[in-house]
Amino acid sequence: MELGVIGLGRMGQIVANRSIEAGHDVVAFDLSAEATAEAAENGAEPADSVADLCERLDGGEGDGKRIWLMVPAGDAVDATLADLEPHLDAEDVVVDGGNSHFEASTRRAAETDAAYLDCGTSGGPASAEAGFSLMVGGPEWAYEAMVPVFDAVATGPDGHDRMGESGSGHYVKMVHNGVEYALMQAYGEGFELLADGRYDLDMESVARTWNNGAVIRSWLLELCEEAFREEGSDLGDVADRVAGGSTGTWTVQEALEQEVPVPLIYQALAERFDSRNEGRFSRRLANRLRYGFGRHEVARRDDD
Ligand SMILES: NC(=O)C1=CN([C@@H]2O[C@H](COP(=O)(O)OP(=O)(O)OC[C@H]3O[C@@H](n4cnc5c(N)ncnc54)[C@H](O)[C@@H]3O)[C@@H](O)[C@H]2O)C=CC1
Ligand SMILES: O=C(CO)[C@H](O)[C@H](O)COP(=O)(O)O
Repeated sequence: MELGVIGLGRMGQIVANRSIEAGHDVVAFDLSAEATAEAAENGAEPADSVADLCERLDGGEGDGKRIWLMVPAGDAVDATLADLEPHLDAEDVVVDGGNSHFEASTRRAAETDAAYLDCGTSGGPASAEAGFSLMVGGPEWAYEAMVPVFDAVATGPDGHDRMGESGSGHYVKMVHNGVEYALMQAYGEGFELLADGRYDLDMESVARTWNNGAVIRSWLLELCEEAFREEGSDLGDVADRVAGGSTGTWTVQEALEQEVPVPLIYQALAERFDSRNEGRFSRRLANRLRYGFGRHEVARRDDD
């Protein structure tokens, strides 16, 4: 199959490479000429604009164009679609493999002339060798048309499926990320207790032992083991600030709207936000209020 890949960063290069390795012909474009050149070195046909990419995709007889977007979620997706739109018609398929909000995906699906697949992609750059897990939403015929590429980009035929109508792929990926936050928080709390607790423990050894047969073994726990091996049992100079947060926020917003309790996911998100705050106002006020009602001593900033 001929596939256009737009957005050739950490994830898009993998989409292009795995497709090429499976025998597909890839035409590649990124705003960064270096990223496009990297894809070309790996066997893709470089394009110098979205219009050029569309011209190079002949689509075969009646097949239509097949295009995979792997640009940052948000404005970049809309900007790319605006450039694509004059070149798209009803037999074309556009896949958005990024972390777009599911409502943005349903809007885009309604606005474009092409069939639009929202594709939640899990595994990250670490899955370049093994392939991704792909959660796809959108028209069934378009999903079926893309199966040869999904087989290549995912771990294999079991690594992708159509979740349902438009939006459902990114909806499932959004919830996946909420679960990811909660799991990270649970492992973090367990290791924190072990690190601050009664025994002098080697965290890499704990993680390795858990990863071999324990109920709580997982890929995230393997990444914990790797982190302790590479950074040390006390995580060395790794800072206690955690970035990201948009997909977890969307999960919590949706849970509130659906009135589904997700206290663990919310707590993990709140901890992440808290990690970016030094000298939290609420804690300072609580400190001062204890003086107000109980004449308890107020700890001052330079007491530390
Ligand atoms: N990195 C990760 O672990 C994962 C990322 N994702 C999602 O995949 C998408 C891509 O992520 P990454 O590859 O990590 O980002 P990245 O920042 O490594 O790459 C994005 C690429 O898109 C290019 N780009 C931006 N705007 C463009 C435009 N208008 N036209 C053409 N190219 C454009 C940039 O030059 C860059 O090369 C995002 O939506 C991200 O949330 C999903 C799962 C995992
Ligand atoms: O989708 C992913 C993993 O599944 C991406 O790594 C995403 O960036 C993670 O979310 P956040 O940036 O909020 O930590």
